[in-house]
Amino acid sequence: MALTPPETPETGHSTEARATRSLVLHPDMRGGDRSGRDPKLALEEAVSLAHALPGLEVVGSEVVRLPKPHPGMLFGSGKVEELRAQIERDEIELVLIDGTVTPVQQRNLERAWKVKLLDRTSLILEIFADRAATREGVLQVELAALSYQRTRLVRAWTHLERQRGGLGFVGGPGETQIEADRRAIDEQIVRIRKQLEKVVRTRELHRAARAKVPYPIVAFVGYTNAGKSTLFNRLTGADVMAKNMLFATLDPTMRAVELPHNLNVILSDTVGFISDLPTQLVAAFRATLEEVLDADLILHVRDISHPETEAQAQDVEEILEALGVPDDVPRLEMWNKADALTLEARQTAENLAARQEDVYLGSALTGQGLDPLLDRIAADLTETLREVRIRIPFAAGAARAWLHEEGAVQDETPTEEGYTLDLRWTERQSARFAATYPELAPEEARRAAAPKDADPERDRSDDPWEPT
Ligand SMILES: Nc1nc2c(ncn2[C@@H]2O[C@H](COP(=O)(O)OP(=O)(O)OP(=O)(O)O)[C@@H](O)[C@H]2O)c(=O)[nH]1
Ligand SMILES: [Mg+2]
Repeated sequence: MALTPPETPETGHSTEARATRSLVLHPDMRGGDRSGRDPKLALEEAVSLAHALPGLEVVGSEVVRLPKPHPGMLFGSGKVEELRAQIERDEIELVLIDGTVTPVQQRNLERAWKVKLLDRTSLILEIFADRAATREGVLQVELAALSYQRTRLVRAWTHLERQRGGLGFVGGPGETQIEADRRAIDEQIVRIRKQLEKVVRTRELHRAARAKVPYPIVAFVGYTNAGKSTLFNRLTGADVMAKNMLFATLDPTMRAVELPHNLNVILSDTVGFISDLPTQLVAAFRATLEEVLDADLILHVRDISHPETEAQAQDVEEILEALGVPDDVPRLEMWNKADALTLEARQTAENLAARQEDVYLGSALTGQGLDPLLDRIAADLTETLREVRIRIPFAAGAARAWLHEEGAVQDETPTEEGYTLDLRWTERQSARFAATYPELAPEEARRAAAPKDADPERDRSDDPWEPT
């Protein structure tokens, strides 16, 4: 996929090629989108993003004060010239701007500086394109990139219109070209959507097969680099790439583990979040984050040693909301990287965590503090297990097999007409059973599967098991 291909042949992602010399700029707009955040830390994050892309060498980075962006060049002419000299001197080929750059600004700056330029969204898209390992991931990133390109075409078009001063050159050459480009993008989008649908259908079949695994799902969410994969690996003995690199994980990974009280659960490691996540990507990754949407418990992993851990947590909450994660799913917070705190800061964090019922302080790296967290997860999930006895006839072999596959059967006694089953299952399992085998479900499961409040539409759409 060609997102924004480097123009010079020696750049690119090949490891043999010389690293692309890059400059990272963070425009500091007071009262802008990311107000309240320290611009130096924002620059640091932008540099980490640059490092997350293979084949880049960051040779310079700078916070540029920008009280008011200039429409043509983003920066004022003095700054543009100053940077031009620096770019020439340091032989910089790629400039990464940690903010939004309009297509016009991009074109002008690329000309003035004789470089390739990426804004924050394009950079994140590039990283995601580089990481995407599954067919679905690749298609989703492609879709996100196309939607982004499309919005940029629209903006360029608006600009041209304005330039023409409303002289009414409707259907002029520029517009026709852009219209054609837009149509081409639309066609591509439709094609990719179709391919994606096919892939998603296949995955849903796999998911259905996996749903046989009876265990409740615990999804890890959190800001990128918070330590989700490290925690995942420690708890599962898996070997998911855990690196000091933004967006190390892209495709969600699931593993079954046994928690205290012999409770088996599935842990799900997911893609990390970041502030100003391009909306196209939020939409695109909704599907891969289905594990999160379906989870029985969400564990929010936070890097408590990060100076902006609060702002990061806020971003994560906002993205979860944008993804449509139901807020009745139990949530716990793990304040990770406690080992990286100074003794004093650790004591403060310990006190804070102790005062909040749903917060656990610990370290995925050292394992410290994990036992109470695991106990709590097990307790929360066990609490939601219900016990019930049902009778099913011999003829309902499929239903009986389903219950066994779900691990819901505690005890089974043959009777004259079939079986008496003692079940221990989650509310979701029970609701799903009631949806599939309404005639066999116990009264309470049928009630639970039925709308809980006056608005039947709402409840059905909230139920992840309800076929749509
Ligand atoms: N000191 C310390 N470092 C940790 C801890 N947990 C994780 N790290 C480090 O933090 C970095 C990021 O860890 P990952 O587990 O890859 O983070 P992630 O949340 O999976 O990141 P993404 O996949 O990018 O979203 C790695 O360098 C880890 O070694 C911890 O408890 N203490
Ligand atoms: Mg990870």
